[in-house]
Amino acid sequence: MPRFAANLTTLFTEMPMLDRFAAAAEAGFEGVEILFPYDIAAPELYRASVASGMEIVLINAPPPNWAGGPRGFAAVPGLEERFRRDFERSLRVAQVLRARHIHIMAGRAEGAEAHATFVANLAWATERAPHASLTIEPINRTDVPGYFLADYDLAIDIIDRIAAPNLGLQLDTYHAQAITGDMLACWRKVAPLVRHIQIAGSPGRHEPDHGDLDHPALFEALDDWGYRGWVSAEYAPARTTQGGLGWLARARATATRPA
Ligand SMILES: O=C(O)[C@@H](O)C(=O)CO
Ligand SMILES: [Mg+2]
Repeated sequence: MPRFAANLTTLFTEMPMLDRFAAAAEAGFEGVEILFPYDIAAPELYRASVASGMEIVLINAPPPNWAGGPRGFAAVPGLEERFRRDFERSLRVAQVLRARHIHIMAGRAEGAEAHATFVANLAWATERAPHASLTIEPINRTDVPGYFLADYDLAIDIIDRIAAPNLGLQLDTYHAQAITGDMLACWRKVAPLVRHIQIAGSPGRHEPDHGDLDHPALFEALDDWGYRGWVSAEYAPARTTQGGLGWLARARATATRPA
C-alpha cells in the first residue's frame, strides 16, 4: 500500500489550517501537502507538522491562487523575473517546512514561445536548486482553460529534454482521466517519471471512491511497480472530510489484512 497524504488545501477545510495537521493524522494519513503555504508563517506550519508527526510532502511554488488567480507563470513569456522571484520564495518556504517536493505550475500560455519559456525556466530552476525535488503536473483545460501543460507526451518530452535528476512528473488521477480517458493506462505509460501522485474521483473531483476510477487497482499497480512516493488525496469532499474517508480505511485494511 502506498503512503497516503492529505491535501490540507482541499481537505479538513472545516477547521483552521493549523488544526488540519492533527486531524489528518487522526484520520490515518501519514503526511500532508499544502498548495499555498504562503499565508501563514512557515515556522508555525512547520511546528504543526512536527507536533502531529506529519511530513510535509509537497507545496506549490507561488503564486497559484486557489480562488481564481493565475495558475503559475513558468510558461508565460515575459514573466521570467516574476517566475524567478516566486521560485526563490518557494525555496525559502520549502526549506523551513522541510517540504519534499515543489510543484512548479506552467500557467496559461500557448505556442512555441511558451514552450521555450517553460523549458528555460525549468532548466534554470533545476540548476538553481539541485537539492530540491521539482515536479510538473499536466492539468486539464476544461477546469483550467488555456493551461499550458495539458498533455502527458509534452510533459515527458520536457522532462527528457531538461534531463535533470531533480525534475519529475506529478500524476493527478483526476486530470489524467480527463486528459487521456484512461487513468490506469496513463500511470503505466508514465510510471518511470512519476515522483508524486494525487488522487480524486472522476467525474466530480470528490472522494476517490466516487465516480468511475478504480483507485484500488491503481494502489495495487503502484505496489507491483514498486512506487516509493506518496499518494496525496486532493479532492473536494462531497459532504464532510471525515464522512468521506471510507476509501482510506478500506485501503489501509486491505494492506494490513493477513495473507
Ligand atoms: O490538480 C491541481 O489543480 C493541483 O495539483 C494544483 O497544483 C493547483 O491547481
Ligand atoms: Mg493535482
